[in-house]
Amino acid sequence: MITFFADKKLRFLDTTLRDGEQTPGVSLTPEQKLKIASALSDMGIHTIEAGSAMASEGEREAVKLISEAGLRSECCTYSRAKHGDIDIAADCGADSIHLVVPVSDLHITKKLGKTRDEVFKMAIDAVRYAKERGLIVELSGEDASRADPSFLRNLFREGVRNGADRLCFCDTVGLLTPEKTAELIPEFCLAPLSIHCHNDLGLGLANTIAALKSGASCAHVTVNGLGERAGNTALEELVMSLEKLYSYDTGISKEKIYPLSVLVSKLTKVPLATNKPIVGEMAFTHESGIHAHGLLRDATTYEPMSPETVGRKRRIILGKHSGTASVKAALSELGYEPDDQQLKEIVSRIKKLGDKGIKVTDADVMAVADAVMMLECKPVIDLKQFTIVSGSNSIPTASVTMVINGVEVTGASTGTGPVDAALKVLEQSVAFAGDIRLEEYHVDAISGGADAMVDVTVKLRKDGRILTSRGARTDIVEASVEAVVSGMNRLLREENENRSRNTD
Ligand SMILES: CC(=O)SCCNC(=O)CCNC(=O)[C@H](O)C(C)(C)COP(=O)(O)OP(=O)(O)OC[C@H]1O[C@@H](n2cnc3c(N)ncnc32)[C@H](O)[C@@H]1OP(=O)(O)O
Ligand SMILES: CC(=O)C(=O)O
Repeated sequence: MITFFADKKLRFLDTTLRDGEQTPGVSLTPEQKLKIASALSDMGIHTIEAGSAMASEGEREAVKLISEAGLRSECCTYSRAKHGDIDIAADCGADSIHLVVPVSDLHITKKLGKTRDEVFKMAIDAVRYAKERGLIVELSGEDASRADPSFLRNLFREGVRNGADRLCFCDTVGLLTPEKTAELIPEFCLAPLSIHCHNDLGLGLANTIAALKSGASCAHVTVNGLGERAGNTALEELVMSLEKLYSYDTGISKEKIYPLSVLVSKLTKVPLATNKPIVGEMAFTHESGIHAHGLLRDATTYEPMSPETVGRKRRIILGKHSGTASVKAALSELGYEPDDQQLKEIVSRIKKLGDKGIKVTDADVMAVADAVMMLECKPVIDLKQFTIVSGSNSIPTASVTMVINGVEVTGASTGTGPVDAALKVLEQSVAFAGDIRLEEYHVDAISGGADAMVDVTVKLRKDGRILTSRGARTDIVEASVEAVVSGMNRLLREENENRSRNTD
């Protein structure tokens, strides 16, 4: 096992709230930033770059809130080499500034319209002023990977001489390779050095690790790899790579990784690619029969780490690639114990569904099992009617009448849109029979055009039980209602069966 970092104390600066928020379209309120900062601090992140205090009133409020929240992490803000920015940072109560200075000739001449000399003086003056204002200073070279190394080295040397506490090497547009990083980094370790990588060519993580191996002691990261353009090095990928591949104890609470990822995705409204390492929906989900068969005997056959390490759970889903072992395990979890003949038939029918291009949900598997095992499946919910009112001058409202376990219920609810209103009224109306919550909602248009067939998949939770189900209609509200009612029927049916078992 390689242990490059065993004798080194690595630090993490999380810039989800600054570079991550620079992801086009992302904007967080001060309260949302505080929520994320608290989670970052709880998990053991050393420094939180909370925002760009000079950018707006809201940013200043966020930096203030975070710096006054009594978090364990250091609170940092981005700052240009300007007294005004530094004053704002200090007045907001930040502990430190990420003092960014463009250092490539391209940025110096084209962007700033200045000379190297002018930028040099500006940077040193800013370091001195920030130290006068009592700030910890991380002097950062923007576009360092395209800068003249001797200019950057001189700037860093003079910066440290004038009080800079730390330095940072920015690969601003993701042009480094691991080899070039290893060659460049050692000469810039004139003080504790951070590495700030972008992922434009998918090398952010590899370059960050190469820099840490070559003398850098702090990595700039973001949750879910958010950041300008293709993003920054992902916190979760770096932590797990260091722990798993380099046997380095990061001190980060790894089990908090997934809840934090979900929180950030929800608040930033940036969905995760399903195949995103560590935190993507599919990172610990398996369908292939051969994989599931192996996993059921020993999970390490097809998982590089256990999902629980990062706060997740393994999922085995069924489809045309499933084999007998995984179908049997899934059925057992759903409460079915088919004999060998029935199991063979269920496997065959599930494969047929997959062949038709259908994403097989738990409700589908249960329907197949009911049919094959000739189990009586009386629906618990009989939906009599639902009505939606929506338009430019009305609050979206849904009303519903249904019979649940023989009891007729009528209810109404408003929502942010017609689908939201419909799903809310369903949740409320079944509440007396069971507390069923919508965990996830996903919609796909199966065909193109305004008359497209839409496919809605939902994940419902009742107590600790999670179940997926689907609806497919040309009307999105109908498809949503169908998906939810189908899942609720299954969950309530299980409840009824449990109840009758207990009274037998
Ligand atoms: C690689 C990175 O991620 S860099 C960080 C990017 N982050 C941001 O841009 C934060 C959000 N930005 C903002 O809110 C605004 O751009 C502000 C408040 C910072 C500045 O707004 P404005 O004064 O309207 O300037 P504008 O955005 O048009 O241009 C940027 C100015 O900063 C200057 N500048 C850029 N970088 C630096 C720097 N590191 N140090 C000093 N000055 C700088 C530019 O020369 C330009 O100045 P000029 O207007 O005198 O020519
Ligand atoms: C400072 C910064 O975010 C960059 O150079 O990428």
